[in-house]
Amino acid sequence: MQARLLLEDGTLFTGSAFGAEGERTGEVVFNTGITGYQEVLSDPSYCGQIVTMTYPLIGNYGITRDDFESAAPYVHGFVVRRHETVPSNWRAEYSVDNLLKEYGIVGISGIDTRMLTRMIRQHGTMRGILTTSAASVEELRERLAGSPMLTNQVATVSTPHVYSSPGSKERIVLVDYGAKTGILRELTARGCDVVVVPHDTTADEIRRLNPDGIQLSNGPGDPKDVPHAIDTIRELLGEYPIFGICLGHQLFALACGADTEKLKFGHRGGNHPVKDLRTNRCYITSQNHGYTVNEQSIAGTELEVTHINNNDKTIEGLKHKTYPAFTVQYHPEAAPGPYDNSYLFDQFLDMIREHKKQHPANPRQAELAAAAKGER
Ligand SMILES: NC(=O)CC[C@H](N)C(=O)O
Repeated sequence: MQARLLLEDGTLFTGSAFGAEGERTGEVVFNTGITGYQEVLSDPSYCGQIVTMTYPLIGNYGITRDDFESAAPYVHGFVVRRHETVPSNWRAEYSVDNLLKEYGIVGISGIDTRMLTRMIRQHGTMRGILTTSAASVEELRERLAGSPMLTNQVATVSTPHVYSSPGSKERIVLVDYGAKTGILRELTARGCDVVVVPHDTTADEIRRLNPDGIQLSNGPGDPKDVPHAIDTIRELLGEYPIFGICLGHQLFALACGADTEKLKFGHRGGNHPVKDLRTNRCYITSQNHGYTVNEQSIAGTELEVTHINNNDKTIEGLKHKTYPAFTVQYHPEAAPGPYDNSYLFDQFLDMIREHKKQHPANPRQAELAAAAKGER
């Protein structure tokens, strides 16, 4: 069966359909990872996007549910040069074709993904429509024009309920804006008592969970679509140690008075070089983002830039000058990508322990406890 991908600028790619039959629009983005297609497909931050993989052979090691980064994939389409229907891997449970069918995701293969990637790099990301229908190009163009870019994806992918992953060490409230399970894995591996809460949990609800630290997760879309999260972070800043990842980093920056903007074509892949400005050391990082914190907007805030991207010099890490809080634009939990940056979770826990030493009783917590006693 034929599948077609029509871009906003009128470019039409015709290839073979795989996965589900159907039609979907989305922002067309590319990921440069050689491996990691399962984690890309199941990373909630791709919600609303049609993802093309620049590596030409996808699916050769199949699909293993244990490698998922969330319960289900949220991509709006999958574009590859070639996909493998007979995976070779003892862990493989089924093929990428089966996975896309199961979740109703349209795939297209056999197109020139290098050409598509070069176009996105030159024009910036574009919206596209991916279809297996026989509709005319004119009809497709109209349907694409009539479907604006998706907004407010965080509400779709965030957990609707609070849940916990018990541990004997620090209590971490993980605010789920579309969290990858890798973040939970890194925290639980360190013995943390993790409580995962929905994106719209209020500051008071978080206080009632009595956290030692707050982890802000990754998530899809424009950080400015989540104003309630920005307000909550502003309220909690200084009260609890905070570590933010990707969307969490952007929301934190906005909460501190900085601004964010859209990148031309984003950073998506497993080998983005990031420099720690304090040590001049370069780290290879896993990334997936289309927005960035605007550099000029840092002036006048209480933020310090700690990391930059060595390719385009954009901001990759921030630290609050007064309060115990730091954030990174990249993914220390990796998955897919190198684990080189997992030490940041240790730094988070060190920061929590240091904060506890200095503030054995959080003044705000003491106040709340006194109020609760008075109520009884
Ligand atoms: N992985 C993320 O958290 C991405 C953050 C944000 N949605 C962006 O694209 O920049």
